[in-house]
Amino acid sequence: MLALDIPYRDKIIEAIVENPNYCIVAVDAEGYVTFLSKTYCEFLETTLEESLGKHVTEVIENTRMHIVVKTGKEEIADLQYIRGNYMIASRIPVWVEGKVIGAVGFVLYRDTKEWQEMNSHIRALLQQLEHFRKQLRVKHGITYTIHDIVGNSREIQLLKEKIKKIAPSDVSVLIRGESGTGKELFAHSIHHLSDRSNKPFVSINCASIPEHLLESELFGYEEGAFTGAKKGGKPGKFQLAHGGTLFLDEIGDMPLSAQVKILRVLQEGEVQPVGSTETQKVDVRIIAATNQPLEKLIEENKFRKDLFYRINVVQLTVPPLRERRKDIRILAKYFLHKVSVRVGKRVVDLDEEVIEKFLQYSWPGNIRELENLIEATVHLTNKERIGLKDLPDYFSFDDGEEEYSGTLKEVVEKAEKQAILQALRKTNGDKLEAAKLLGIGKSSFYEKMKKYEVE
Ligand SMILES: Nc1ncnc2c1ncn2[C@@H]1O[C@H](COP(=O)(O)OP(=O)(O)OP(=O)(O)O)[C@@H](O)[C@H]1O
Repeated sequence: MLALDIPYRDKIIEAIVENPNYCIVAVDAEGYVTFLSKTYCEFLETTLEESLGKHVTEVIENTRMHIVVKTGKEEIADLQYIRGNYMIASRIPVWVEGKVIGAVGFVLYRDTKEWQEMNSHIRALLQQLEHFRKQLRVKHGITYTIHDIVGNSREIQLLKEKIKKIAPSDVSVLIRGESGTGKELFAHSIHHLSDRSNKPFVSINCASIPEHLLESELFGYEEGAFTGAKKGGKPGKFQLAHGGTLFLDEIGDMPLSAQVKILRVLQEGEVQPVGSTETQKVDVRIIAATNQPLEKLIEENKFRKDLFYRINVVQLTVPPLRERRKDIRILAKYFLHKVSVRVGKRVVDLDEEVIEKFLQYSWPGNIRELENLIEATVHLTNKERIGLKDLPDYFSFDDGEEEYSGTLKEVVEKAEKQAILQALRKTNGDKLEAAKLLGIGKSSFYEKMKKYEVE
């Protein structure tokens, strides 16, 4: 009301609206453009005539003006990506007699050159930061630290305490836990907290390397050791990890022949590259991980007892997600934030019903499955909040309507089996695709199929 008394009000408005430093847009209650300032037109390479009456989404990229007229909530200093640059936009609804009749949007934008300078300055800084991060990763091989381990359950807090205690010593650590529970994250964190953090962290997935190549991968080879060997030979993972940590992932899948050799390296502190008669001294801390029952493999003569004792000095067991449901909410929100920032989409929260559903679900693929699910959902949704409808179909089987009976273990197993059957149905029996759908690894999927006698 006060505004009516301002002298030269129209002139003031005109001065603001036509000021070359401002990009201004106005829309009506349905989100159709009613005004676009000259500067904004120039920036968008359009004209007022061309834009008037068009829906704002056809005129401005990633706009939210049409949403603001619906919600009636102002949005101040929001980042908006327009024409290859991030702009800072504010959007204000206009209320008349208790109704939103439109909205005005301003983009903080002084002149193209200045903005571009600022933008490229920010980009340069971000690139520099990314460059340093990458360097650190390449140099030391670590992507995660203890701060990346999200979770407020007692189980996770205790594990974090434990790794702080064991990290500084050189003891071997065996990390156990189902696929996707975060074993690798713990391995990185132990290295990062240890005195070896300035030295390399080298990892090798024992399951993914064919048996005949594993030895040369681990111990390296001499020039001419075999056909196809590189000129000058190649160092193995042990040599690369010298002074640092070697992470033997999925150690339960390591062939017996390689187990014998690893044991010798651990006992003698030296490696012999394939095709060489010389040995090389190595100083490496071992962290191993497995999702297999090693004791059972020992009984079946598939894993050496002496190697087991050697690597099992300290044991960490990362519990599956269904046994630490307290972490589900915080992890879901963490991944939502991480993914939406990465893909540049504004998805701010999850509906409580979705969280409820998550809390009921058995998560056979653990945290990896939760992360993949959130990633897919953020990509697919066109809303700001993830609702039940945004969840993939396979998820809806677990709608809590069915009455489950039995112990928790039986209930969980039943749910897991159902999820596997559903995934196989959906992929017409394609096991690889089904494993992907559930967010679990191929070997873990086969194991589960065997366990539940799914053909
Ligand atoms: N506590 C956690 N906080 C944040 N992210 C996590 C956490 N645990 C796991 N993740 C994420 O989940 C994914 C799977 O974790 P990771 O690869 O460490 O599991 P894993 O147990 O080593 O699985 P696998 O046995 O299949 O190799 C990763 O993207 C990781 O970043």
